[in-house]
Amino acid sequence: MTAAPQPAPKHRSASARANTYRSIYPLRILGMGLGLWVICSVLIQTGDLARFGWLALVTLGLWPHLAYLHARTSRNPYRAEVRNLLIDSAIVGLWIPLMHFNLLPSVVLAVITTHDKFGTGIKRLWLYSLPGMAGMALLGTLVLRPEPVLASSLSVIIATLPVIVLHSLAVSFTSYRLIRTVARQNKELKALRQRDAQTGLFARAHWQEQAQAVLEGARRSDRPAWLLMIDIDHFKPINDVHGHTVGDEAIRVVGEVIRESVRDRDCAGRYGGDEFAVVCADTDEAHAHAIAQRIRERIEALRLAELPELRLTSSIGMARASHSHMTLRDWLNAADAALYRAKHEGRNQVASVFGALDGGELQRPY
Ligand SMILES: Nc1nc2c(ncn2[C@@H]2O[C@H](COP(=O)(O)OP(=O)(O)OP(=O)(O)O)[C@@H](O)[C@H]2O)c(=O)[nH]1
Repeated sequence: MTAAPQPAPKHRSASARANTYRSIYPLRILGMGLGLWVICSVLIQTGDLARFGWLALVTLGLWPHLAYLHARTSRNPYRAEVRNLLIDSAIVGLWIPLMHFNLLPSVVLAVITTHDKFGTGIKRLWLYSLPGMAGMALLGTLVLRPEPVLASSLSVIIATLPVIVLHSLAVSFTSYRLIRTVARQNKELKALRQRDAQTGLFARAHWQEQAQAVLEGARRSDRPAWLLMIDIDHFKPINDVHGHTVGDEAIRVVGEVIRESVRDRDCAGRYGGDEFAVVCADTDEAHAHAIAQRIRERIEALRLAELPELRLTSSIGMARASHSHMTLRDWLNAADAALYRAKHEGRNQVASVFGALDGGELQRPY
């Protein structure tokens, strides 16, 4: 009985595992203390207090401290604590015949002790604890040959109730905390999955979901929405000449520029490699073009701290959502065609599906 210990999942750090015995120590004192209380009430009922009271004190009162010392002084405290947990079960097993198989406390103590093994999260510990418990119960039975006293007196019932109540509360509290932790971690994981680690922009899958929603909204409402595909010019030579660390840094700062150049309601993502994408819902052509130009100019003005002589430029293709775009892929293809054109026309410029927009006349793509 260790009063619902905290789980010890595999991914816990080595030091946290090594310190398992510290967190179990107070729980074991509480659990064994309550067990001592129950067992003494049974010994009073069966008239064995004078005969076995000392054994109860040693196995339940003293044991938590011995277990703690054993784990603390062990070269492998975690393993020592696992052994301690198995000894907990063996102790309870021994007490079953000593309590003359008194039904209520025997079942409660055996079930709680086994349940606590599940609570540690240690694989199959509950199973490994059973032979020790059963073995000690058998040994006690063979040596002492106790007369079964199955019925519990009122004092035994009263002594057992706090064990049941406190243990249930501890288990509920632990489960509650566990559920809260899992929910929080799921949320963090989801947020992490949504972001590209290198640039902090939305990751491709999440960006695509958002872009899909914008496309559907634009098709429904006939409100203008624009997709901007941004590609760093001649990025491969940057990697080849200056190395991937510089390439990575360039991608990071370009991502930062894009994030700072769009409005809060725009959705900017890293599409892959040196390619980025932005969707602007409810945005007319002039505004979308202004955003694209701002991104292009800021990328051109970028200087890397470790390589200030490096010049970065980008090409940007724009496409307005239209009813002919049945899928996001269609919309992306349109923006890609514009990007291809911007590259073809000499790079470092913004183009729409039908013409270069940079500096010259805006040509409507429809
Ligand atoms: N350092 C670094 N390189 C990357 C990363 N992702 C993709 N790349 C490289 O980026 C390069 C992209 O090259 P391309 O877009 O095909 O061509 P480019 O040299 O940019 O030429 P244009 O696009 O035609 O101007 C490839 O060599 C990729 O290996 C990354 O996260 N870090």
